[in-house]
Amino acid sequence: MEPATILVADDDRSICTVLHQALSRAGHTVRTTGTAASLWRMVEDGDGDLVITDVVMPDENALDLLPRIKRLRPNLPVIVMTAQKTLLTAVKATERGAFEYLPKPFDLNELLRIVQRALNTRRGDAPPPALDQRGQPQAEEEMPLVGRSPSMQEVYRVMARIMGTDLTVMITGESGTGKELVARALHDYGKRRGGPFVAINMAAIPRDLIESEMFGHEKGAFTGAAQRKTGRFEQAQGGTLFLDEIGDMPLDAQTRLLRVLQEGEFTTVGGRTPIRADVRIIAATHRDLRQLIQQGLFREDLFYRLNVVPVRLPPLRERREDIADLARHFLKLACDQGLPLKTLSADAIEVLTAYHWPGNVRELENLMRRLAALSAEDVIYRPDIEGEFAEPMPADDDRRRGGSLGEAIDFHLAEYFDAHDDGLPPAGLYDRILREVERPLIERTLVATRGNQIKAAQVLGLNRNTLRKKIRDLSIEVTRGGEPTRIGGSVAGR
Ligand SMILES: Nc1ncnc2c1ncn2[C@@H]1O[C@H](COP(=O)(O)OP(=O)(O)OP(=O)(O)O)[C@@H](O)[C@H]1O
Repeated sequence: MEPATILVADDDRSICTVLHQALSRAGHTVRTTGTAASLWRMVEDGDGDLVITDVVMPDENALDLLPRIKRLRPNLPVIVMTAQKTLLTAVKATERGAFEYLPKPFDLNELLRIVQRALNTRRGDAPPPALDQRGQPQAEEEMPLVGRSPSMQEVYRVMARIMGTDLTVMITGESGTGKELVARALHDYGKRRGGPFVAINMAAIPRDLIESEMFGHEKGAFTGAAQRKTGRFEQAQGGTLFLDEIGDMPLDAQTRLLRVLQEGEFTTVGGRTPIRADVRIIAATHRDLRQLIQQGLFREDLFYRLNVVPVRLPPLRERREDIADLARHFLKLACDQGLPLKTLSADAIEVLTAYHWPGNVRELENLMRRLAALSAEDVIYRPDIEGEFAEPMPADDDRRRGGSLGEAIDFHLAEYFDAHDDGLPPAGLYDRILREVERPLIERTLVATRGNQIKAAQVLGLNRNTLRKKIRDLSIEVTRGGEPTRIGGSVAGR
């Protein structure tokens, strides 16, 4: 790596010191400062090959300085560090030409990787500063997405990076995690915000009408088509088309959509004249598309066309630190809509944070609205909430037992990963886990067939010799008419 001069600006001295040490160790010359004014002077003097700056500095916000830096020295990459971990900061930093946005606290190795990347690219192609494109910067409250957990930070970073592009996006996540909200934000803050945002939910339309809903139809194209009808593609021209529950799209419509994506134009049902499709596509699903592909229900080539930028929205139970902020946000929204303003007691927040939220953010939003409307006191306490939960709070054992097999395995795996210091179990995990699943599968079947291996092989759909080999490899002892005996404990258990 070529040594470079790096300007570091942060009023927190300890951060300057840590960065100074790490970057010097990597062979760079480092200049540190605690104010925006002296950073600006260094930049004006032509100093530095790269800037790393905090956002909030005593004399000026670095996001306001950023466009000036980019105007004066467009090829000087700027990495923005911030403790203000909102979508707004990520978007502003990217819009104003930051090379990368790094929420604090961050991993030093990650910073070094980003520094390396920035120095390699020395961005001549940085997007022009887009300050004041929308007039005054928005107040934080206006940003639609609430939550500062690390997993939402990752979502914001991806969103900020693709905001100024027309790239196709695939949003995945359980129901109620905010997929439509993210799609809308990508539109509202992206370059097509002047155009329409049109949503179509594949699960809500009768399957045989989906093609005509999407592409429109000509008069007389099929029985009942009395008039020409424009489809959602046409309505979304110049804007964004949000294809919700894409996993529910019938195969015929998938083929048609794939052609549109390949050729950039479409025809209406029964029509011949191709219409240019000037539409940005954002798709979303709560289903596992790879599994649908394996089952022959979703076209693999379409999947790759749509999955250009994948965005995964974590379920709420994986970002519990966001629950209190979200709950207060929804109480405030309820108040804006005319309901009395309520606050949450500490034990209420505790119980909200512990709940598993099967309906995710939507469930939390509905609960807060209900409480704002129904609770008699200004303060909401724990018992007010406990009585309202749609599903009882499961103990861990129930969670292990409940749900699908995949969920139970996922639950176990999460614990297993957590149990290792750096979150990484020793090598050979794949085979270990498959053995873990194979063992109870075979044992259970042998119990059910009272130790009859021929029957068990039939039930499992395995060749008899294969089953015998597996029984040997997994050290399962078969007792005819009784329970199989396990030799050796769980390999992946704790
Ligand atoms: N991070 C968030 N901040 C604020 N509100 C949120 C957030 N995530 C979701 N919501 C709200 O929760 C509700 C559900 O979100 P949304 O409809 O976007 O979910 P979805 O994943 O598209 O659900 P489905 O798959 O069921 O269609 C909406 O009212 C949305 O405004």
